[in-house]
Amino acid sequence: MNSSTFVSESIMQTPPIVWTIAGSDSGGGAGIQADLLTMQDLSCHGCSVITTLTAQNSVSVSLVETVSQSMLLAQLTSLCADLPPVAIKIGLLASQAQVNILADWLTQIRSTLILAPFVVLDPVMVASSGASFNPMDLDFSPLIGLIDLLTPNQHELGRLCHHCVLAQHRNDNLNLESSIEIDPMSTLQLQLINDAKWLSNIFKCHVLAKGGDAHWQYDATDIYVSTSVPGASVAHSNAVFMLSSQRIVTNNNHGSGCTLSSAIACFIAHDFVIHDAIVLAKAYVNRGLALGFSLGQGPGVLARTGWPDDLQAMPLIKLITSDNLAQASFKHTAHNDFKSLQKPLGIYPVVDDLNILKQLLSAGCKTIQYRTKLDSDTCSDSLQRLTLETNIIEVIKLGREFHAQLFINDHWQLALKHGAFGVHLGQEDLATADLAAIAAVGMALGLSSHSYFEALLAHQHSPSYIALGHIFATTTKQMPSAPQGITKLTRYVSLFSRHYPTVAIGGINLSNLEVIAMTGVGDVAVVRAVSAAADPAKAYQALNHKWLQLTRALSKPSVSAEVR
Ligand SMILES: Cc1ncc(COP(=O)(O)OP(=O)(O)O)c(N)n1
Ligand SMILES: Cc1ncsc1CCOP(=O)(O)O
Ligand SMILES: [Mg+2]
Repeated sequence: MNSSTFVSESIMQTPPIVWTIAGSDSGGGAGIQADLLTMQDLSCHGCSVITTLTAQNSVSVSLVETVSQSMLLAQLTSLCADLPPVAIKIGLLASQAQVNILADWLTQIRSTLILAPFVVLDPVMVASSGASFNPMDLDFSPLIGLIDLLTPNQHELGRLCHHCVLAQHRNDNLNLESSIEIDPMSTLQLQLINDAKWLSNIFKCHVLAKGGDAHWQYDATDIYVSTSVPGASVAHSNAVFMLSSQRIVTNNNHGSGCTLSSAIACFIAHDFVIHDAIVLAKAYVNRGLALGFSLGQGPGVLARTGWPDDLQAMPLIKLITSDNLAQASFKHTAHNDFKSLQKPLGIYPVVDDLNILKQLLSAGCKTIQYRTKLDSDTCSDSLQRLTLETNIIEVIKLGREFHAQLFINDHWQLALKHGAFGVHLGQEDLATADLAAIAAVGMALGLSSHSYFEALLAHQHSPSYIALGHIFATTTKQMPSAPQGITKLTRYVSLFSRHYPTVAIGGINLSNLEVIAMTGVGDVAVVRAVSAAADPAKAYQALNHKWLQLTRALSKPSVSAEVR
């Protein structure tokens, strides 16, 4: 089995079922039709519940006919009995009766299905041509507590927050400190942030407020308000982000909102955390817009470009905090040049014991990390603090003696002070570490990630390598995220390995090294597989030998391919 066979086999499992509950667009660019195309393109099985028939082409909508209440309910009941969804995208709801039926039905299935589906509501209100699809006073409040994510555009957000029935409950003002000078664009941006937070609070769900129709923005910037996100770093739960992409100026944008919400449902159905689903869906829409095409005389449609695999299509992510709220326009992260790796990391042991570290260097190991949880900040014991610094001085010296790439985990100040080859930091450290100082002295930087979202945040700092984990279950560290597994690792590698050295970590040992190698990941970090072995040096050498064999075999074309 070569690596491409393995990749396609691991990714081509039975497709997860995703539903769209939406209106039919006879022109094929938006609604049910866009959703089903998206689901097919993203390896999901799409089922449809049609709420409305529209007679439309690329120029205008000539007739809108709502399906009967019994037909709506019959579609829901029939599908649920046989094809239960992992995720549901809800688009056009044309009447109050439809909102109410759906709310009752969602309440009921939440108590009957073993796994409640993830529900995305794209509150479609007007067609891109300007035609209104549903009554101005539509009340979405029956859906409160039944939705996981809302994806209004600027127009819909304004209507939900300021004009519709929900807005009657609103009595807050834009809470701006009068002493802060804010330019008019930032005021609009702050209004979006405030509205998105309000809506998230009312619906008790995540809100992605889209900026595609906010033409006053230079870039297209969405506001993403997340509630609690199991499986994500605590720094990224209950947080507000700006997700910014270069504005793609095109008339071929019909159905972009439908495509985004159904793509989010698909990535959720493939078991990605919501942060990942959102950035992947944005990349999917960006690629679709960039390659969109025109068929009729009006706006054209998005291209279908498959699983996003292009870093340039990914949005830039900025965490909004009370400190940077006033500069709400998007500022790029300052660019630092970190030292490049001098040699591949290969099998990269992570150790906390000086003796083991020395044994491994003597056994030929050329890249190693010193990871100790002796904590210089919180430890009141000055002896421990002294031990930590003495150890760091010692391991840096050993690294130099053996011409090895010696990384210090966490303790970047001591690594800087004593001139380590590099530091390895986690996502939580990114807010506090002085990355400019690390780059300025010519040190390398390795960053951890546990999702697409975190790997993209790492990428925004252009590190020397990106670690991807944890791949398999581990007892070495308590992880907030779930094991990523081989399929996700393969996806991450495909996106990042053209740009960075990639390192897999977590539960890796001699017995699973082959499946790791088949993902195409460049390097492998191990803790227990070396440190817990009876003879760490021998364990390292066995892993290294097998890794070299595997990577050589996988990078060479097979004999039969050469003959052909
Ligand atoms: C190579 C490598 N990858 C990941 C980690 C984990 O770093 P972090 O997320 O900061 O967690 P701690 O190791 O500090 O517990 C690593 N150390 N090395
Ligand atoms: C520190 C860390 N970060 C992600 S997984 C991990 C521990 C990996 O340890 P092991 O190789 O023993 O599973
Ligand atoms: Mg750390």
